[in-house]
Amino acid sequence: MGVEIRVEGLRKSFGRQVIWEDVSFTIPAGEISALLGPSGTGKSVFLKNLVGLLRPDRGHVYVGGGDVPRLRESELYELRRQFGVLFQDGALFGSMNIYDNIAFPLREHTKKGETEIRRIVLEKMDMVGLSGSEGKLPGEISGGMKKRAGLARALVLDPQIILADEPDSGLDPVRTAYLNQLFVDLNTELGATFLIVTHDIGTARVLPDNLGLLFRRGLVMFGPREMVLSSTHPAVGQFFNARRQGPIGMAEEKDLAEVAAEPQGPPPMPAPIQPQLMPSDGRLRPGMRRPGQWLAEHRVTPPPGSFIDDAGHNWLTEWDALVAARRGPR
Ligand SMILES: Nc1ncnc2c1ncn2[C@@H]1O[C@H](COP(=O)(O)OP(=O)(O)OP(=O)(O)O)[C@@H](O)[C@H]1O
Repeated sequence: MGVEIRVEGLRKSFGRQVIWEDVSFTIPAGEISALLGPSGTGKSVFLKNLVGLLRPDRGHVYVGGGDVPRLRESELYELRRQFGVLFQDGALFGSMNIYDNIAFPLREHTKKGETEIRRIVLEKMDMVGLSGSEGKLPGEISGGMKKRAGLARALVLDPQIILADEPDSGLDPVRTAYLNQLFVDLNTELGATFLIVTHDIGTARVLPDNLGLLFRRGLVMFGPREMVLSSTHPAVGQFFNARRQGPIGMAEEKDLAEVAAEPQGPPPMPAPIQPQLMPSDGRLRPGMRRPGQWLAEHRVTPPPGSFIDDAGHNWLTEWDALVAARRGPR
């Protein structure tokens, strides 16, 4: 049921450019987590450190008992089989059709025969809604289909951890909504640990169980989405509510004069917390918490208007009935 990733004291620099000084947090097994941050804060670099494509200056990345920066090449090769990675552009081979692209890791990393490979590839293509596109070349399909082909390829080795680097970049809002639903359904189906890097606040607010923000050469906050979305921390509140007022500037950090020139006063109220996306087949995800649970446990009042869905249902007060209705009549 997914694998936990524990990061301790991670520092990374390129020459004199320090990306982060000291990042420590745990990505819970089987849950969906999202990592955000202004451009250049090292989100892609972080993903590469998790799979050992880049090594930190110091610190640890514990995955399933091993410490990634300290693994030998042969051990890294084995470890990477636990990961399914969806790169920004799908990273498909342009000269191979979609079927061969998706079959590639199976042919490369396993001794499975073509009949078994065919079964797996068609199953994963069906999962991501690409059935029938086997013979198309990457250049003949849309950006959204490329992402889904990349996702199918990331799934063929039955990974315990799925990393996705801006899977929604360049997608229209409707395709983004479909992709988010697909992540929720895949997490329900596979129980894998998901870490998604995104710039899309809409995605961040409804998809994950946990949210993290990178800023100022470090991880400002990581935790359950209700904690992060109700936070009045200046950078967190600014980022997740997409405001200009706050410490994040056009170039990563505002200088003191810019901050001083801004209207002072109490931080604005966070926007209402929307209900979290649910699996489309009526199930509940194992990693999903009851709406309002974190807020109640920590005696935090939700922002006004929170947990009301498009149909006007209040997920705090009607949760049990909503869950029963999703399961359908017995
Ligand atoms: N291999 C490398 N060598 C030198 N510098 C690098 C390398 N990889 C990344 N960087 C630098 O590290 C910084 C962080 O890059 P990264 O791509 O992780 O940012 P990001 O947060 O993912 O940004 P964006 O949101 O714009 O995609 C950037 O300044 C980038 O130029």
